[in-house]
Amino acid sequence: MIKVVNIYKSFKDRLILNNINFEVNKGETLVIIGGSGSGKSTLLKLLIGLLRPEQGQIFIDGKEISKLKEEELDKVRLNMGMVFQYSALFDSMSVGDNVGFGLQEHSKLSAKEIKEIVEEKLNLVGLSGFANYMPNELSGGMKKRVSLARAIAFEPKILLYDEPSSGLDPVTSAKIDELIVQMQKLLGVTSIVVTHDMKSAFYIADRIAMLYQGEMIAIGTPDEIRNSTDSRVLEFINVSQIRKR
Ligand SMILES: Nc1ncnc2c1ncn2[C@@H]1O[C@H](COP(=O)(O)OP(=O)(O)OP(=O)(O)O)[C@@H](O)[C@H]1O
Repeated sequence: MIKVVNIYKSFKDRLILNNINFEVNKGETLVIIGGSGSGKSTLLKLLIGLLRPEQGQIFIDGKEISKLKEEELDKVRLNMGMVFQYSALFDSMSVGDNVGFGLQEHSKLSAKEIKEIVEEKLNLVGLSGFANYMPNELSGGMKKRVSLARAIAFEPKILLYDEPSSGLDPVTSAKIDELIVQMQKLLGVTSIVVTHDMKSAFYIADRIAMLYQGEMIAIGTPDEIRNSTDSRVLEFINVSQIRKR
């Protein structure tokens, strides 16, 4: 479903992603972990075509996207939903309009049909009846859920999540994890989740990949990652899970 081959990306002269290779199978959830500045968000932006690699190829559902024109890329993006780190809702629009925004822009559906889809998606994320609320009336966790409802409005085959639990308390964060798992089960989506939160990573991942200074130094099932012999991986997962004074 997603295949990344020999990707290199630099900003100015600084190499940020160094020969990245991996595949994500249909219906699989791959979690990408790694320290600040290791290149996780850059990788997500490459996958959605917001950035272009200097070298390498990115296949989405068999189509190589790294050199596509914007119009063609837009078509590929219709199959992809993105949940942004800070939810990225339009503050001046109601929850319903935020969720229906893409449908309004890119589909020929009537207002009534869009309203029905919006209600259905809000229901899926546990926010039934919130369509007329404004974003500033919602908590951080609710905003994340609206962002997820918006991402699934088009019934994408692929969902990308950038730090879905950042800024949330542990209980709300666990609820978002549960939703990510539900999306996979109910919608059969293929997902890539970038997170710092190891508890969340072990819970939602089919496989975990670790970026370290722009290189993918490990990829495997949660058990394989737990049993890694690479000190950089072990340090990251231990430090992320338990910090003692
Ligand atoms: N548009 C840009 N121009 C120049 N440098 C950039 C740009 N975007 C990212 N970088 C640099 O690339 C490196 C990787 O950034 P990236 O945001 O991918 O890291 P990250 O792993 O997502 O970090 P974090 O966990 O802190 O969000 C950083 O050193 C950052 O400063």
